[in-house]
Amino acid sequence: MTGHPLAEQHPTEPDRAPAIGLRGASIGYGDVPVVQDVDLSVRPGEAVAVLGSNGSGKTTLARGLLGLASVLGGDVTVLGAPVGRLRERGRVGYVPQRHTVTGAVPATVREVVGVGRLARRGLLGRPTAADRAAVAEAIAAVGLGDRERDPVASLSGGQQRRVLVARALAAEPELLIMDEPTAGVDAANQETLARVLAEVSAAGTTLLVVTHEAGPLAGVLTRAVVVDHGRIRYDGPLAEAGPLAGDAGHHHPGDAEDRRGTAYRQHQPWTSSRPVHARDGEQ
Ligand SMILES: Nc1ncnc2c1ncn2[C@@H]1O[C@H](COP(=O)(O)OP(=O)(O)OP(=O)(O)O)[C@@H](O)[C@H]1O
Repeated sequence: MTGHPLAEQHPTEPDRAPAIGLRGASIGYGDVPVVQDVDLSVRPGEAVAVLGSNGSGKTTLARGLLGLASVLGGDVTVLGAPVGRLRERGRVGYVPQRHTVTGAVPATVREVVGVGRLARRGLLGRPTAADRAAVAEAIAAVGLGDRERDPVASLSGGQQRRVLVARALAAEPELLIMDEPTAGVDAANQETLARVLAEVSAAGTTLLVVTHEAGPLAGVLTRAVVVDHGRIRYDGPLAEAGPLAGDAGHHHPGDAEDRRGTAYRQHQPWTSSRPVHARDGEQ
């Protein structure tokens, strides 16, 4: 392959709105931009890692897509609608960076995950059998089936992260934005999460995952975007993004060929049995 990684590897489909579209976008807090002049188009069904060093702007980028940070310039669309204009909010799921599930009100795992389902079914009406099944399925998927009735506050930090992943999954979103979903999660449960994400990805859900450790999800995430000082420095195959977990922002598109076959090449055993990428004509 020749040319700039930004140029050809992710052609847009003119007849289908991107799941995420940023054009000349600046995102920040107050009137101070953190992310600046970013162009990014993520097609429906893609699975994208957002890499970069601490403070580079990854979380701000993700929060901008959710209306939790301000769009200060340019265009940002999510599932075809400008940020904040999407009517059915349940179509976008979010796992925030820091867990805040242990509030003043004691809530069980099932209740917290049930809140995720509310985003889809709305506040009115009783939960249906399908709602209850979706909640139970999401809890089981993250390996917490035996903790359903336990107060979330009694769970470990890593288990609470998995509760938040389940909360997002319960809404069966079309776009799932996750900020460090594997942080503090042990190796076995990272495998569980990778398997779950492979499944939702195979079902067509678009994934955008901010992470410092793409390794565990390398079989799921195929494309990487590297943020450095609020700008995108690399956009291309994850396998060619280099050993970016911590110092991602220091690499540039020109480095990609040199780094082929390094850190993220290894495909994880749990993904080898199913063709998670083979849809929509993607590799
Ligand atoms: N709520 C906020 N108000 C003002 N500035 C903020 C806020 N949140 C983050 N920032 C600033 O934005 C910059 C980027 O932060 P951000 O959290 O987006 O980085 P990150 O790449 O996700 O970092 P990390 O890898 O440490 O999570 C930092 O300089 C930070 O101080």
